[in-house]
Amino acid sequence: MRLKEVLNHIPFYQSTKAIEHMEITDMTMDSRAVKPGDLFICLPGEHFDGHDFVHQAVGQGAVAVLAERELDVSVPVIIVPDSHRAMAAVAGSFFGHPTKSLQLIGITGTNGKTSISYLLEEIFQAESKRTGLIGTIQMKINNAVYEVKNTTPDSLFLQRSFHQMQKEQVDTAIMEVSSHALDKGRVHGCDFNVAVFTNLSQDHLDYHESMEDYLHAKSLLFAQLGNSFVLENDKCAVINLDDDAADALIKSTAQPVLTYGIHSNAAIKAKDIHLHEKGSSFNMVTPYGEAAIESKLMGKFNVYNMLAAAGAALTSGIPITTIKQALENSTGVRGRFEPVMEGQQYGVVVDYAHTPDSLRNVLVTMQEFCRGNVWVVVGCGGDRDRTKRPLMAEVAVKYGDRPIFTSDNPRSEDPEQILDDMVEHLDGGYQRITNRKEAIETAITNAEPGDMVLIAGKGHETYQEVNGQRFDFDDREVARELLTRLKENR
Ligand SMILES: CC(=O)N[C@H]1[C@@H](OP(=O)(O)OP(=O)(O)OC[C@H]2O[C@@H](n3ccc(=O)[nH]c3=O)[C@H](O)[C@@H]2O)O[C@H](CO)[C@@H](O)[C@@H]1O[C@H](C)C(=O)N[C@@H](C)C(=O)N[C@H](CCC(=O)O)C(=O)O
Ligand SMILES: Nc1ncnc2c1ncn2[C@@H]1O[C@H](COP(=O)(O)OP(=O)(O)OP(=O)(O)O)[C@@H](O)[C@H]1O
Ligand SMILES: N[C@H](CCC[C@H](N)C(=O)O)C(=O)O
Ligand SMILES: [Mg+2]
Repeated sequence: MRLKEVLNHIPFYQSTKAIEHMEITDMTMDSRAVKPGDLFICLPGEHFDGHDFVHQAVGQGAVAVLAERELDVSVPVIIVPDSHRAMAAVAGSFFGHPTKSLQLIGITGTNGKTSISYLLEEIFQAESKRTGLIGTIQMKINNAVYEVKNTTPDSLFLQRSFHQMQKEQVDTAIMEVSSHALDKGRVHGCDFNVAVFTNLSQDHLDYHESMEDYLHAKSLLFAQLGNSFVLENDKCAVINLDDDAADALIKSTAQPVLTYGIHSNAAIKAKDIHLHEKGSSFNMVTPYGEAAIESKLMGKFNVYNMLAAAGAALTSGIPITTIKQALENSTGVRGRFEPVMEGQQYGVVVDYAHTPDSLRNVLVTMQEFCRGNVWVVVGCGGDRDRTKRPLMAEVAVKYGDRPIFTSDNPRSEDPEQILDDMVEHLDGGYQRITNRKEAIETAITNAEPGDMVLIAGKGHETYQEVNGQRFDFDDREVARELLTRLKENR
């Protein structure tokens, strides 16, 4: 493709050499991945500065470079003020703006994004749609699975993936949109049709300066929804009206808003909710009709997730009968309230709660049905929001009966320091067992019939990250192996 054409959406740039008839065959931001004919994009990062790798890139055959400053290389350097921002623009042009021809649904909020994205995948597939999904666990194109490094990957990865989806005749792409991604402009150039808001509670205050800053990042998804002065028929914001942030987010978009909720006067409402040990049932009242839902998903938070998914699907033209059928068939996402049962007389549940709010939600749900004590094994991730640590520990002590504090992914931090931060304001009433396997074993071997054990924080993760190294670790496997051993010894 002509380089000039790729730069179409960048109005202001300088080039160190003439680029009139220059062609590029592909583009990358990683010098190690450069192939002959590529455009190399230099990005300043947290650990490295891509500009420092320009010689390697040109050595490997890059024919042009996009950078924030002049560089001493033989090929043309296109200079832009912000190469992250420019990357989204050139990636969109290079791949032909694939999101224009996809029904693109973005989901943002502190908790529930992954859960809702899988519900949506199930709903759209039940309507025989071809789907793409991008989020925390993986990327999927129809039913093929690909690995992702981030919940919301960088703009180049995104545009390339949407292009791939387009080639594979995907109709609907569903993606989680993290606040980091919104702040960093990873979704610039994505033409969303539906933007979903789940909820806002404390997380990521290592990255965002304050909750206001965090909310502002979330609001960017709604500001990016369609045109700001024309109401478009195929655009809609789907917003949880029970959340305090709803008003600010509604104001961020000029497009139609479909609200959902339980307590407020929302357009989509769950009425006559019955939460029970095997799931939940409720009557879903919507502007598109009503449906009685019998779901296998437990807890009030999952009722919210189902309402959000229903809202996004209804506004995308899916009939309420298909939505009902898909919601009722869903068994949830792996690592989200996932039971581990090997015939024992107490419940064991692995869940991805890693914020104070999600931990409280899950513990409240367990307390409602637990006949004995609720054990909770939980830690906090290193190199992440420190201020959520004591809050999570307080929630575990308040809503759990037998809290055990342990390691999550310590990353570059000392696990003992993370635990010190967690228990800072506590006077006791907990056990502290740094080794996660031992912590899980302690809970499971001491649980009595009628108790429930919650292993929180790592959900679907199959590793524990310590000092840049990932060691195999899967909460579900650890629990299952131990339960099997206990069964054999019974
Ligand atoms: C802080 C942050 O967001 N970092 C992201 C960033 O990495 P970075 O800034 O550290 O990049 P870097 O390693 O310094 O490299 C800078 C540039 O030099 C280039 N380079 C580097 C080395 C080399 O030899 N050659 C070379 O060209 C790199 O390709 C890159 O272009 O760019 C990478 C590629 O896009 C991301 O994978 C990485 O996310 C890291 C893994 C991360 O942990 N991010 C978290 C904070 C995050 O974004 N989380 C959100 C929210 C999750 C949630 O929902 O809770 C998410 O969306 O995942
Ligand atoms: N609607 C909700 N409200 C509050 N908590 C929820 C909700 N849905 C799920 N949770 C809790 O949050 C945990 C994470 O859920 P999920 O993975 O769907 O969220 P996420 O927003 O994708 O998180 P991440 O930011 O890590 O990608 C679940 O394991 C559950 O404990
Ligand atoms: N997407 C979240 C996941 C946290 C999961 C938890 N296990 C941890 O490592 O803190 C984050 O990167 O903050
Ligand atoms: Mg997620």
